[in-house]
Amino acid sequence: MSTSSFLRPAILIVSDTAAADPSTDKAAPTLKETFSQEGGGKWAEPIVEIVRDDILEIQRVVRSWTDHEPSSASDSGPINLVVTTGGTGFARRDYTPEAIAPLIHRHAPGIVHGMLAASFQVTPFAMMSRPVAGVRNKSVIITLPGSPKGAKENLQAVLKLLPHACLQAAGEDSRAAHSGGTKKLEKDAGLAASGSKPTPDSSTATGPDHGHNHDHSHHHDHDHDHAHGSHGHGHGHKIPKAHTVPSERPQSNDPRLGATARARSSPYPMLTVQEAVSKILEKSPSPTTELRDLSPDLTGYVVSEDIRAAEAVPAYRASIVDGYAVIIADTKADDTTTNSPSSPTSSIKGTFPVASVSHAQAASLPPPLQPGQIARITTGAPLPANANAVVMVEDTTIASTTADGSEEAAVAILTDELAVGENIREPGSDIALGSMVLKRGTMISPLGGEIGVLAASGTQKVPVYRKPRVGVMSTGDEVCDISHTGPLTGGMIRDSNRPSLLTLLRGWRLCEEVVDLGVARDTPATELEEKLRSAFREHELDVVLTTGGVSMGELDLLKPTVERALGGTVHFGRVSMKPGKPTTFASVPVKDTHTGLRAGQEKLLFGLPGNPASALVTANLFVLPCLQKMAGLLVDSGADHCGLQRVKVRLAGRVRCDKARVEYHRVVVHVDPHDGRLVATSTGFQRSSRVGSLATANALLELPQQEGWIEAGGECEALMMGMVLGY
Ligand SMILES: Nc1nc2c(c(=O)[nH]1)N[C@H]1C(S)=C(S)[C@@H](COP(=O)(O)OP(=O)(O)OC[C@H]3O[C@@H](n4cnc5c(N)ncnc54)[C@H](O)[C@@H]3O)O[C@H]1N2
Ligand code: MOO
Ligand SMILES: [Mg+2]
Repeated sequence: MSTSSFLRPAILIVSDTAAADPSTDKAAPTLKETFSQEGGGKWAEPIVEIVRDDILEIQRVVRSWTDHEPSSASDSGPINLVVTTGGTGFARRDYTPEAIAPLIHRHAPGIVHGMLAASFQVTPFAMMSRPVAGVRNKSVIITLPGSPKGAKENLQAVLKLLPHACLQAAGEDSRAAHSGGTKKLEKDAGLAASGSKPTPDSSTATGPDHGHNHDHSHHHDHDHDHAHGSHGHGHGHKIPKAHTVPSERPQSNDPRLGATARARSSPYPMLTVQEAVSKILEKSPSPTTELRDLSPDLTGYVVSEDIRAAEAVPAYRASIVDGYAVIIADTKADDTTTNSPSSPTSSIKGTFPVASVSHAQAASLPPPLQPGQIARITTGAPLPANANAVVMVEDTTIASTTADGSEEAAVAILTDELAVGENIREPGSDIALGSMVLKRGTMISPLGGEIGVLAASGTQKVPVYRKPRVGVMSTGDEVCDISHTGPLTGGMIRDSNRPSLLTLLRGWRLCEEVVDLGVARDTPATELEEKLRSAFREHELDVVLTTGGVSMGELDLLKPTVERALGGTVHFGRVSMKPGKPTTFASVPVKDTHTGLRAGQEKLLFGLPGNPASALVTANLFVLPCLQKMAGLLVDSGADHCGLQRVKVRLAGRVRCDKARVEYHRVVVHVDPHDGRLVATSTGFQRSSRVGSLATANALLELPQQEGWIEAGGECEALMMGMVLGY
């Protein structure tokens, strides 16, 4: 068998003890031996990793093994089989099934059953094992108990069937399937060619050696005396009497754990701003299209097809001025060859009877003009047939009036400087029938031009990209609505994030609807979950923005709620930027209310930090590119053109940089009246709680991560949030 036809197993040791001291681990060598001696030569050397009993750590490693798409032919691709050992019992920190179950796309109760059945033959303690198994993407995942013996027996129970399971899970494009080894693997696994029935031989797979005293407890210690603190989330609750602090600390963001059991450093890797934007663009769905009635409500929509004029503008020959339609003899056409004595002269000067009146009105066209006559006409009115120029009223005088004196009977034309075609708009001369009016990808701006050209050219139904539906929710027990009357008590604060984000979103005009989702309190902890579910299901939102609850506090519930309660995926949970470090971006599957099945596209969630300046800055940097993509703005222009517009500015005063993070310093950018260049003036104190740093700001200076100051007069890059101010 060539190397490429081996199936790739990975072993995840879940154990606080082994994580602290890998030499204590006995499960990995035992399982490796089982793969190599009893695996029928199907398995490559297993990858081994050790993590603590921590849900997020477990999930992170398993995801890194199962969520990987091969990027090239030489790329070895995803792992075929993940086996975990440990954390499947009843001890307080046994969380492996809880970590794995949400990752499983398709459960495999048969494998679970097989393992338990084998274990029951050995010990009734099998009842205390809580294994899960299934398929994630193209990988099979199995949770084994922590004791090396138990792990080995469980693996043996299913090992012969696993190659077939792994090949099926990997699908047609699996390396192993392509290697031609499929049939052999099936045969070796004791399966009929149809791939469905185990042979009698395979019954031995339930485990060869049951003659020992089986101990299902973990080989690593679980400190059952851990102080878990109070499980309540009530405010101001008393901290229980002091206990000795255990040396080994669990690391989890599980909100059910008390403060002492929570992670003391963020498990989320820190991304750069660019990496975060790339991830957002990758996960934001491409836009779908729809036909919308032309109206001012179309502002902000991006047209999804080239639009051509349905009608010519003008549709008829029209006068450009108020005056008199005349017939100018075309001297070139009326040359000596015609030699007609009645030919009008090229001069128009003279007195002419006013034969008719043409107003700009819809009802009728004026009668044709005869040589020697003129017709009164208003701007935009249709020209009488035969007329070939219009003289402005200013260049005429009244020669005589009608009997009642109300109308001119004859008019004297005072000018000779009138060319054929002068003051006439030919049909289609503004917009030719069928000519391109708006190219695909053009946004219908709030400046009116695009709506105008569509309206004029007879476009009534406009093909556009659908805009996303977006909601804004604040979180936190301290947050009270702006309508609150009376003094603020205790730790209450007014909700400034929601109104400012709603305003920002509406101003962008990239959303079909911007929904105010109110405030989700931290207690009860299920409120956030319920409100988020309802936001996606009942309000049918594509994107939800929350603020608060994304950092390290025990009431920072957003990430655990997304990952645990909603079965979502946190794509990133920290960004190296100031303000906005704990910014979180996630996808959430939306399940059908009746069937409980995932219904189509995943929805997006931005967990913006609670600090008001952080929330607004991160919305500008991260939510904008997402909405631009979803609204179709990037379809033709591409990702390089997303986000705020970048300009170079000169600093009016010196600004301090941050040595640990890129900083987005709020400034007012205006035009210098002396040299016409852009100058940036700081809005002052930049602490992330100070929303005032955004009041009047129209740009974010992007200060590089470095020590010290950039002096006044220095050049910097700024990201424009609003319009540049004039002199
Ligand atoms: N130990 C650590 N603590 C904090 C870290 C850290 O890395 N380690 N990060 C800090 C940073 S940076 C930020 S930013 C904040 C983010 O906090 P959260 O997103 O968890 O937000 P909350 O804790 O809920 O609130 C923070 C702050 O903002 C106020 N707030 C919340 N909602 C609103 C609202 N709707 N309107 C106005 N103000 C609001 C809230 O009262 C707090 O004062 O965490 C740091 N901590
Ligand atoms: O990132 Mo926080 O937003 O620095 O205050
Ligand atoms: Mg917090």
